[in-house]
Amino acid sequence: MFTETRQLFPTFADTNGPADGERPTAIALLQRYDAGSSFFLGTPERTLLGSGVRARLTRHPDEPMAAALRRLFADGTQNDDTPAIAVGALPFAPEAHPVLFIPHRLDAAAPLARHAITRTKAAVRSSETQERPTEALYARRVQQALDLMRQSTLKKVVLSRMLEVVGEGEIDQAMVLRNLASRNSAGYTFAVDLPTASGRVRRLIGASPELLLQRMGEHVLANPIAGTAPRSNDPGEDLARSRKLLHSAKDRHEHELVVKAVAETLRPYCRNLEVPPVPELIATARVWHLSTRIRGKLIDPAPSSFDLALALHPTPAVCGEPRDLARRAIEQLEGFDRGLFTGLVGWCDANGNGEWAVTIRCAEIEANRANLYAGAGIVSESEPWREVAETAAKFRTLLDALQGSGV
Ligand SMILES: C=C(O[C@H]1C=CC=C(C(=O)O)[C@@H]1O)C(=O)O
Repeated sequence: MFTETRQLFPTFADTNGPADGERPTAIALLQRYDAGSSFFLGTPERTLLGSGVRARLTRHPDEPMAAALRRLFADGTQNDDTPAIAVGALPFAPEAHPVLFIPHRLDAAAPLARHAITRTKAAVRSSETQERPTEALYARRVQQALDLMRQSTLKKVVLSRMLEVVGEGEIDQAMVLRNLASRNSAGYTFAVDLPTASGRVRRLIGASPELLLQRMGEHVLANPIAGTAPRSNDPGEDLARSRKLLHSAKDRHEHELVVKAVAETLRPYCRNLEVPPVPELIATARVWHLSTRIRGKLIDPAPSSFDLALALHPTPAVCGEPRDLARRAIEQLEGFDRGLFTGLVGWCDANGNGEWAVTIRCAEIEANRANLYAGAGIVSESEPWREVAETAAKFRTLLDALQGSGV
């Protein structure tokens, strides 16, 4: 039997008007995000604010992730009617440890409406930045990936790089989140507390445009995104770039590999699956993307949103095709541990409903330091310096939020 999670999650559209009885508004949840908050997620459907940690997912050696999640629900469910919701992030490497927990308290509101967030300010005083690797070295690695493609059956690999930002003082993490939400209200804005040995607050904060998977009852939605063009401040040039992207053979190829992989993984679980034949354009504040919304109806009994998300992960939007060769190329060429970057971030309930976004356009932030991440899909038609420019444009999402710049 499919069960909807209605009680906790409103779906009404006007979020920023008066609250519905006791229910807080989305803006109020964003403003309440502070030192005691353990989780925030703003999606096109809802806004969630978690406080504290009631139970944390632990995993016995070789225990399947789904079994560990069942134990988490058993540990974290209270003896009242409050539905237990697990929230958090899973890393890129499936064998690495996830950060998943049931908060002490989880407040929910409808989505953050566009333009509803008042102008915000810089989250850090002036800062120094260091790229790892440098642009020139990243371009060389893209060239090495292209050489690998000529010598093997590797069709696509996503190569990423880091930008280390060191501020003069503490970075205001809540301000980073607010700045991201104000500039990227159409996507998935998130903040997840990460356990630290130092006892200091370390957080994964970002604004992803990409939905890996949403399951509500029998309905499933995936929104693979791949193929990117930096935006321009000049409206005519901006439009020209979007049109060029839509008709670019290289970007269509890069995109189709992701759509095919996602559709093939979901099809066995669905009684029908709609896969649009051509992608559409979507825009973030800094880049254009090719996007395809894949919708399906699940066969009953269906896997949970968590199981479906794990079956999809990592898609060729963050890893490559074929997956094993791409992972090896990433290990060989990237030179750093991705950690939670290019993993998944979201929520799920004990009935199997949930939403999982792809963890991109993000940074890990602690004290006065932020590590920003950005990757780009490399296919045989790629040109190294264009991929450098694409990753630079993707860094802007977090740089704008740190500096209070941009739109
Ligand atoms: C790995 C990233 O983006 C992926 C998702 C969307 C578009 C992508 C691209 O066009 O290359 C990447 O596959 C990132 O933003 O760091």
